[in-house]
Amino acid sequence: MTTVDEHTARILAAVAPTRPRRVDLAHAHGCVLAADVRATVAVPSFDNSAMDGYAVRAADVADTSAQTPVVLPVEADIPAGPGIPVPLRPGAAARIMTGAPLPAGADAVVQLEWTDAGREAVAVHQAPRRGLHIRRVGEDVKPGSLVLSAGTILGSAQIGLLAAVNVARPPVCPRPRVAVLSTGSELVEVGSPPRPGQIVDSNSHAIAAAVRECGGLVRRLVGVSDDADAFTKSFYDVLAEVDAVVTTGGVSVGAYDVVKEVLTGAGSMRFDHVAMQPGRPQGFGLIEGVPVFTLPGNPVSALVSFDLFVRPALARLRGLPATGLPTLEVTVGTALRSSPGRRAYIRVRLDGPGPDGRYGPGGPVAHPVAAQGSHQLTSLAAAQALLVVPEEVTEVPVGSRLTALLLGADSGSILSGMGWTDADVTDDR
Ligand SMILES: Nc1nc2c(c(=O)[nH]1)N[C@H]1C(S)=C(S)[C@@H](COP(=O)(O)OP(=O)(O)OC[C@H]3O[C@@H](n4cnc5c(N)ncnc54)[C@H](O)[C@@H]3O)O[C@H]1N2
Ligand code: MOO
Ligand SMILES: [Mg+2]
Repeated sequence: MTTVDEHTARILAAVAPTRPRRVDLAHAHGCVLAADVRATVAVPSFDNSAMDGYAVRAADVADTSAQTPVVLPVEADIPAGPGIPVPLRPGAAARIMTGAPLPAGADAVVQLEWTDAGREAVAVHQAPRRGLHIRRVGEDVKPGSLVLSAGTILGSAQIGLLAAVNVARPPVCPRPRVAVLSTGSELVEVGSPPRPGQIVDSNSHAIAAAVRECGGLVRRLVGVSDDADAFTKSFYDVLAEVDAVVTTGGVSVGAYDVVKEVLTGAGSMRFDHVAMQPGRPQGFGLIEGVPVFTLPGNPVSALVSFDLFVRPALARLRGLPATGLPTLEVTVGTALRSSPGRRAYIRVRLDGPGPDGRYGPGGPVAHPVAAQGSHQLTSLAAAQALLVVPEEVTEVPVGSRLTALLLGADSGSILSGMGWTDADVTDDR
């Protein structure tokens, strides 16, 4: 049997980031920046007001007070918008709005609340220091400065910053397009009543969701039967359009295990038994240069295999370090057994921190959840982590310290996008 680490290494040796290209900013969300971006402009690009109020020379109103306000003639009205305001004469004020260009000669802005809001002449009740409420050229971004580094995930703030520095087509590793293909003549689409012998296809939905958690764009193929011709057609039709394929089912030793039957010998595909529980039968290879992951059909086996093998590969495809689920050290709170020779991934809940908000010295305490069969999704849905029991360990006493893989940690970063549009994939470097 192949070890988990050998199978992982074989996958990561074969997978490379998607080819960098420039995409419209509207399609860059969730992509990883493929090169450093330096500013060619200053932000702000001109001195402007941070308040609605009056542009003045601070010296002209230095001695003002609420009791004896200095009154200045208002000689201009400067809204935000194009144009260069006329210079401010000494002893005068200009009405100015937030974001409007500061007139030459002005060195402070008096906010409206410090004045009588006059239109012809303005009484200033409080003296501004020089520079008050002025946003200077380049105080956010200086021309030539590094705006964002290669490897940054483009979230909302980064997208906004790129727009602010007028980068319309940033260089990115595009989000990988991933075909999710579940096979099985017994499957019906969710929402349809299954007839006797049929079951609802849960894998394609679960795997599609997992791909999205990893920043991938999904094309979900439904209802691929265990028929070699039907599978071959569905598979090769979609292969040309994607950066990776994930299938579930049909990889064991059964008579109708069509995935293994059709893909054996294709590209660098190899079907292995991996020394793990759940998820023993696995396949991986490049076909026409596209990474193809064939995961086992049992729903828990499919998702656990995804987390171990597909997740780091998608991170790499996306231009990020090839990391999988985050790990943490836990203390085992309930004794358990494991079969020798296979690395076990046991679905556990983690005792929360104590009333003081802190964990004890052993960190979180792990307890297996009920129903650990590889067909039993309830336990995976209830689990917070996968406790990793090494291959050689058969008895795990209470108090053992083991590594666990944290589940659901990135669900806060789920990106939108069920599929992709032509605009997402136009290659026009
Ligand atoms: N004689 C042996 N039988 C099996 C072995 C073995 O070594 N010798 N391995 C078992 C293990 S372990 C696993 S895991 C499964 C792997 O099976 P396949 O990848 O071939 O998957 P299927 O046979 O198509 O289905 C297995 C199981 O999962 C259900 N399934 C499949 N697809 C879906 C889906 N999209 N949504 C929900 N459930 C799905 C399917 O109905 C079966 O119950 O093989 C064991 N057998
Ligand atoms: O390895 Mo299977 O994935 O035990 O159920
Ligand atoms: Mg089978």
